[in-house]
Amino acid sequence: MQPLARFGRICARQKPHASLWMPPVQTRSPIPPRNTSLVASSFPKPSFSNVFRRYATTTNSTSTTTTKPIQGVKGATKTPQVLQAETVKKASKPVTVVDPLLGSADVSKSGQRKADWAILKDMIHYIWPKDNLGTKVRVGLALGLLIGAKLLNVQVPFFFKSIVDSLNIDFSSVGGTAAAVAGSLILAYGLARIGATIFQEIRNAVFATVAQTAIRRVACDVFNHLLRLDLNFHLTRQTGGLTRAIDRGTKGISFVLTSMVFHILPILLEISMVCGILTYNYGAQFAVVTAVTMSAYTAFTIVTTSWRTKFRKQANAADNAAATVAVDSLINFEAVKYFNNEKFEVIRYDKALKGYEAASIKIATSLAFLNSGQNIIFSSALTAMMYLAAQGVVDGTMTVGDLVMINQLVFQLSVPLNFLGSVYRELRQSLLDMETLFNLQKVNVSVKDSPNAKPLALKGGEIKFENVSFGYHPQRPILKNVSFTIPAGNKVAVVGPSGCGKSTILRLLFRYYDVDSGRILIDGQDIRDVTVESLRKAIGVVPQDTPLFNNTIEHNIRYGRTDATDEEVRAVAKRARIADAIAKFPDGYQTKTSALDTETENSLLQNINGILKEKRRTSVFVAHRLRTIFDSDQIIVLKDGVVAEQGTHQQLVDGGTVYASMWAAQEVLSIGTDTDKASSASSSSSSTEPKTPSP
Ligand SMILES: Nc1ncnc2c1ncn2[C@@H]1O[C@H](COP(=O)(O)OP(=O)(O)OP(=O)(O)O)[C@@H](O)[C@H]1O
Ligand SMILES: N[C@@H](CCC(=O)N[C@@H](CS)C(=O)NCC(=O)O)C(=O)O
Repeated sequence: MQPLARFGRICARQKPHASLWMPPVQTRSPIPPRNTSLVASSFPKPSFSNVFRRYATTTNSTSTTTTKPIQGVKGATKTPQVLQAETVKKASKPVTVVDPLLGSADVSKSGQRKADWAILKDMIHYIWPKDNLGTKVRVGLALGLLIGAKLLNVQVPFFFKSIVDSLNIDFSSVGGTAAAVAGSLILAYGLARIGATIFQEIRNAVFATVAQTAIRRVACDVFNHLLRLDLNFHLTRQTGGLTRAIDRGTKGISFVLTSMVFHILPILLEISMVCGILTYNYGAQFAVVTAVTMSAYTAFTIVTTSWRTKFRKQANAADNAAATVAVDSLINFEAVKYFNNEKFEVIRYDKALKGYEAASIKIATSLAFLNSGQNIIFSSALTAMMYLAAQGVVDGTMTVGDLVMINQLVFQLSVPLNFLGSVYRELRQSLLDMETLFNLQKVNVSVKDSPNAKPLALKGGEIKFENVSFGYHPQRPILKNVSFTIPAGNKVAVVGPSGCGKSTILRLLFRYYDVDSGRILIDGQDIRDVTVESLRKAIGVVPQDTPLFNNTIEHNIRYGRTDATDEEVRAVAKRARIADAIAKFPDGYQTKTSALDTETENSLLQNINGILKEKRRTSVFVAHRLRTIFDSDQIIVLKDGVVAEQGTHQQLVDGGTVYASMWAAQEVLSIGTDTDKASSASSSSSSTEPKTPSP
């Protein structure tokens, strides 16, 4: 039996992390710091984390990309996260969570234990799903194979005993060959070992599907939930933190499932079998020694491992500190040189390494303590049992074979038990990681369909704000009793000083938030009484900063209506007059979208504006550059949370004060600048319309 090969699954999670600045002093396997990418656990990394990485890339691309939407992308006005807000179909249980990424608010020992059990209970839904017979069959089969493997495993010492006993004769007087005396027993011994291994491997293969399906389901459930969460949740959270939480959580699931099925359950089963066999064959005293030893061994391991864990944390912290110093001085390499500070930097680096060294030595010495203690407990018990068995042989109640069998039965337990501490430590960490993951699922969605919500019945697309008051925080109202009506098919612009609430109006219209008081009506229907899906389907958005997916042009065009056919996608591109530009790219529609240049973007925006007009869609423009919207049917001027002025451009310039002064200021600024180019990129509009594949 090769312990490390067999328990490689456990050790795999503890391999040293691939830090560039891995300090030279290493223990056998320092645990990776929780804030860097973890090593692969027993199962391949779920694709989910890749999805999330893409999400992170998308976030970045917004600030750097120069391209603008090809189609009225449903979703955001400013942030890419807005794209995620979708129909809210079901509500989750209301749970008080301080910060899902920080885990449960109750950090007491009993609270943590409760949380751990709750997670294990949650896991049962995934490995024993009500609606999935296939998974249940697999789990049943894996358990059957587990029992089979252990039954065969405990046969091995029996055969060993029989071989020893059958050979314990005086061959010189009786004669015969080994094959004749013990041939079949030796064969059975080999077959039992092979059988146990084969059963175990088939079990692993059968269970792999269960574990992977569970990981996929949990990951998808969390992702789905994240997409349904309120905009506020995403605005106040760092994508990186979410990605890491999900990465670790899914690895935690993998570890918990595999360690349960491959380690904890088998060893519990084997200990019970061994105790049963010993009691049945040799009386209770052997079983009592085994049971007491196992309890002492487990208690010692858990206590020592808990105490050792802090050294690992110290090592990780010191490792991070060393990496920070090294990276910092290399990034500022020139400054280090200017000031002749190489020595100073090396001293700083060495200081951080010293911390790592000290912690690593503690890890190594405490490991030696743990291993020695475990061995002393185990070997003492084994010695005691050997003595009892030897006494039995002397008394004539046992054979030499019995002594060998007892030794081997108990000794076989030492292999999995040798990893108990590591399994315990990783299990605790995995449960914490999973708690964070599951807590994400408990964050409440505040905007959801009312019980009898109907689909929005779109007639012409009249938008009405009726005494709307709203604030992101109760102490700071953004809109105060705002009322206005946008007749169907009109082009209306909302203007006003920065931060006055222009984008907020669009967010309320999309129902990313609910109003504090008043109503928003589309064609006479309160938007809280219609399904969120139908509402958002009816609204198209041309965001001011375009979120682009790190994908092909085709993918991005199709994003506005994911079931559009290839022909429709091409027709849209033609209509938006980008088909020719796309045709020039070597990869055509499969080109990564950032290939579009600024000129194409600008012409796109102009085309979109043209189409909005031509189709008589109700459109709301949120504009900074007044030149883009001065031809609107109506201009709403927001200031200090109220509608300060309202009218056409001419009316406002002639009779207004706020708009007139904004206009005058911008006219002065725009002298000598290319206003057309700048303005087209600084407006965002939202229009109500039945969704069509056209831009
Ligand atoms: N999620 C949020 N949580 C808290 N406050 C917010 C949030 N979003 C916006 N605000 C605040 O609400 C006010 C209105 O924001 P909004 O984005 O609607 O303004 P705006 O008129 O569109 O601004 P700008 O012209 O600068 O784009 C601002 O003071 C802003 O800081
Ligand atoms: N016997 C100990 C150690 C087992 C062991 O060797 N574990 C491997 C990882 S699977 C290791 O390298 N551990 C290093 C450590 O615990 O510091 C236990 O029960 O935890």
